Amino acid sequence: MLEVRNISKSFGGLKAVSDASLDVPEGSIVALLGPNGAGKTTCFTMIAGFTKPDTGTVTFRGEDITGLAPHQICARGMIRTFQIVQPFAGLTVEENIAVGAYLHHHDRADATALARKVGKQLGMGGMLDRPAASLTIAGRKRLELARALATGAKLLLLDEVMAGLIPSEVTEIVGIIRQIRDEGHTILLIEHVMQAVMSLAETAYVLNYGEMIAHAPPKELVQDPAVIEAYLGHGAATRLQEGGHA
Ligand SMILES: Nc1ncnc2c1ncn2[C@@H]1O[C@H](COP(=O)(O)OP(=O)(O)OP(=O)(O)O)[C@@H](O)[C@H]1O
Repeated sequence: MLEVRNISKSFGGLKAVSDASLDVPEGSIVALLGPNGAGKTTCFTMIAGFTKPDTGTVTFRGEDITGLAPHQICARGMIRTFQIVQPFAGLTVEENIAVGAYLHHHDRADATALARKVGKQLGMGGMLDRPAASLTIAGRKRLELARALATGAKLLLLDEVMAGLIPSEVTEIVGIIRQIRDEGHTILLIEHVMQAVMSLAETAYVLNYGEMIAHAPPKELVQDPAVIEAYLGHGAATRLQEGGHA
């Protein structure tokens, strides 16, 4: 569904992403991992059209979408969520979700009906009339997901939807993401919560200093010396193998 080939992005002298490629098959959940500053969000910004790659191509459902604007990409069925969730605080939860629904439903009643349906699917039925500003972090994360789904997108790029959540909230959102996939969506997610990655993703890609250093099922990746070293530092894999501390 999504083919990313050799994308790169530099900011001044810093090569944030270097020649990175990845594939997301339709119906799958794929994770993009890497230590802080590895270039994960920059990859998302290039894929979703917020930044133009210096090199490389992004192909979505067979169409080259490299360099298109975010709204053009969204209209084709791909949307990203943001790490820092910023709902329209003065609007209700339902009105916030309807903002997404207006992309394909120009009639207010239709957009509102879709917003209510999506809100209920995500367990927000009891809070649709509340102001978005009153939501907890977990509620805001759900709202971000609901707003994205209401656009009718088929591929969701989720940027750290579990950051800042307590373990029981992580379990709930893992269930919701699985449900979204089972309802016919495809998901690429950036996530630091490994428990969630392990239980959700079939494949994960690992970025380090902007370079894609590995891709495999998450259970294999956590034993990959290159991945261990990226997270824990040079020599960590050998020290772990010798039974010492990383
Ligand atoms: N607009 C920008 N201008 C300059 N440097 C940037 C910009 N955006 C990102 N960077 C730099 O590019 C590198 C990659 O950043 P990016 O946010 O993509 O990493 P990340 O893997 O998403 O990190 P985190 O896990 O901390 O969110 C970092 O060194 C960052 O400081």
